[in-house]
Amino acid sequence: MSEPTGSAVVVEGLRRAYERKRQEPRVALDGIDLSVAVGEVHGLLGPNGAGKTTLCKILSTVLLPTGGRAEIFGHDVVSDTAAVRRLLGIVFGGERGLYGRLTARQNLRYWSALYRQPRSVGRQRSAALLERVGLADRADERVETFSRGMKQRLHLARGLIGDPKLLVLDEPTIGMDPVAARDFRALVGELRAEGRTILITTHDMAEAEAVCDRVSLIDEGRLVATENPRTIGDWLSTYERVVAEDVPEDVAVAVRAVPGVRDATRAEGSLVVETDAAGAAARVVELLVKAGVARISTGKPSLADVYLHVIGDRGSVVR
Ligand SMILES: Nc1ncnc2c1ncn2[C@@H]1O[C@H](COP(=O)(O)OP(=O)(O)OP(=O)(O)O)[C@@H](O)[C@H]1O
Repeated sequence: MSEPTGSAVVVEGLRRAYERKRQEPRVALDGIDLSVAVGEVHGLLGPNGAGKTTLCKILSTVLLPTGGRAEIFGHDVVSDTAAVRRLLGIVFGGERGLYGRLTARQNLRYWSALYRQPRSVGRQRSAALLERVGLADRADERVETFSRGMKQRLHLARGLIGDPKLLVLDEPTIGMDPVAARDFRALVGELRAEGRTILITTHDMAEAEAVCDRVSLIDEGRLVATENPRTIGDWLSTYERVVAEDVPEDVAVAVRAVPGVRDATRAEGSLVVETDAAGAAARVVELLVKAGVARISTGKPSLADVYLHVIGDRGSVVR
């Protein structure tokens, strides 16, 4: 493949609303701007319903946007779908798109034929890909007998059959056991080394840290920010939240003075304490217990909470 230059994916002001009966349309994407460099592994991270799958579907030309534009290697996903499809492979999580009654090898040859590859190429690519995803010894068994993890690996092989320059992976490790997930991450590294660009959605921060060059956090249809995944990982490991009930004001004042407490506010009768240094949450809990506060819970703030805090620190208001 040629040397990486320019952008593989450019998205500008992308919107998608789903019409609903007797209700306002649901806005799944609310003006997304995103650029993915050629050769980059880019993560889309966000809670359920954030809009990640909708974005992947639009980029893969299986869903139309209701506003804005998106290009894959300079080809518009709406007006130039044939060119986009030649350049792109899609792997959606779950069981969709595989033929259970066919064997793994037959599935791949079928997809190769859809890409109009000569039969000899289809045979050779199918065999090589089955080897690559660790399914060579089960290649001639029906897919309906496969575990979820095996189906996921076959999905990945299917996504690679057309030799795509951009691979869109939507929750690719769902259903995989930890060993398969680790092998999968190694495979993403190989695909990257081949110069392919990869867009991968995940809920899993560890996965994002392991494979992604950059991560975009999406929340409620908006892109909150794009960062190096290690930066986000560091935030997640230092941020904690303590929620306590019936805290007298003098104790709240003492809590605010504990090193590592970034914020302690009252919300619906509770004191919500956010910490951003290792050990700070434990010091807060100790202080509360000594002061006789009985109802205390601790937990991690959501990824989106962490992100918004950090962006707030930088002074750039997101919404
Ligand atoms: N066909 C549809 N009709 C109506 N609403 C939809 C449709 N598909 C998705 N949505 C809504 O659009 C929003 C974004 O969904 P999307 O599947 O893109 O999110 P996601 O980030 O991929 O979530 P998940 O991680 O759960 O897959 C959600 O509120 C969802 O309910």
